[in-house]
Amino acid sequence: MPAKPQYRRVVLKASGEALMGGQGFGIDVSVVDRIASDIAEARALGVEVGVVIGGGNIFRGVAVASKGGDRVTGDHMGMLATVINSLALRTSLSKLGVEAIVLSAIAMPELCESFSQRQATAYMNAGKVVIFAGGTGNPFFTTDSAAALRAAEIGADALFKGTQVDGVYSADPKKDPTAERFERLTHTEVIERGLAIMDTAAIALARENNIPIIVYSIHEQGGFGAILKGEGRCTTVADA
Ligand SMILES: Nc1ncnc2c1ncn2[C@@H]1O[C@H](COP(=O)(O)OP(=O)(O)OP(=O)(O)O)[C@@H](O)[C@H]1O
Ligand SMILES: O=c1ccn([C@@H]2O[C@H](COP(=O)(O)O)[C@@H](O)[C@H]2O)c(=O)[nH]1
Repeated sequence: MPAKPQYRRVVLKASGEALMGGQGFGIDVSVVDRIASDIAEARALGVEVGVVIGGGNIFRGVAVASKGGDRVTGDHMGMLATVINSLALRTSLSKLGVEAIVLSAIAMPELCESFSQRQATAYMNAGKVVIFAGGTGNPFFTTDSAAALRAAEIGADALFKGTQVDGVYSADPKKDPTAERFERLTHTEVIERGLAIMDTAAIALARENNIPIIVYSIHEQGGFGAILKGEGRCTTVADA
């Protein structure tokens, strides 16, 4: 008999940067298809899944600001990038027969529905995957914060951060090969130690709403499902 999942409803924050695969920019459809198959596996386990995708494979607002441009416009461009990624994920999920709805924080009715907490909850109750596009809809935020916000709004039991590394380390493992991986930390420890796995606003919002954050590698096929079954490799950020 398959293991019972540990969570009923989760939000997955999927790395935007991961979507470019080996291309260096944009969307590698085979990567999106693989992430979609992990989400399909979670649905098959009976877990309700909301998804927030980053935009780092296409655009980040700081790129404009660092060249002297207008940060707010840059952030608008970054949020549009998350809509592009969300539409790509919806396409990959539908190829697998998984019904997914894109709800955008920025109205663009020709492309997708606009976000409302009530509509999102109704779709999730009906077993559809809800993809939250357009971040929070506000500049100066990130999709990590959007993921924590949506997780709180829809009453998620956990926030999964599927990223480029397999957990939270004592320092950025891409820069410091001596960094050590943690199995478990509290939200407060992540903030106080300055562990830059997620922005502080996102962690604080998750802490305030008692939402555990599970950090794992999005590159690990089946990793999402394995963790849902209590088996995979990750760092759990939760109050003791
Ligand atoms: N203490 C730490 N532990 C783990 N990773 C860390 C730590 N500090 C920095 N990092 C880095 O943070 C990165 C994750 O950051 P970020 O959220 O910007 O990327 P992402 O998940 O690819 O999201 P996106 O592309 O959607 O913005 C990891 O790939 C890792 O290199
Ligand atoms: O609420 C939000 C979310 C995102 N942005 C902008 O989009 C890019 C891409 O998001 P990442 O989290 O970096 O993947 C981000 O750099 C911001 O420019 C935003 O303004 N508000």
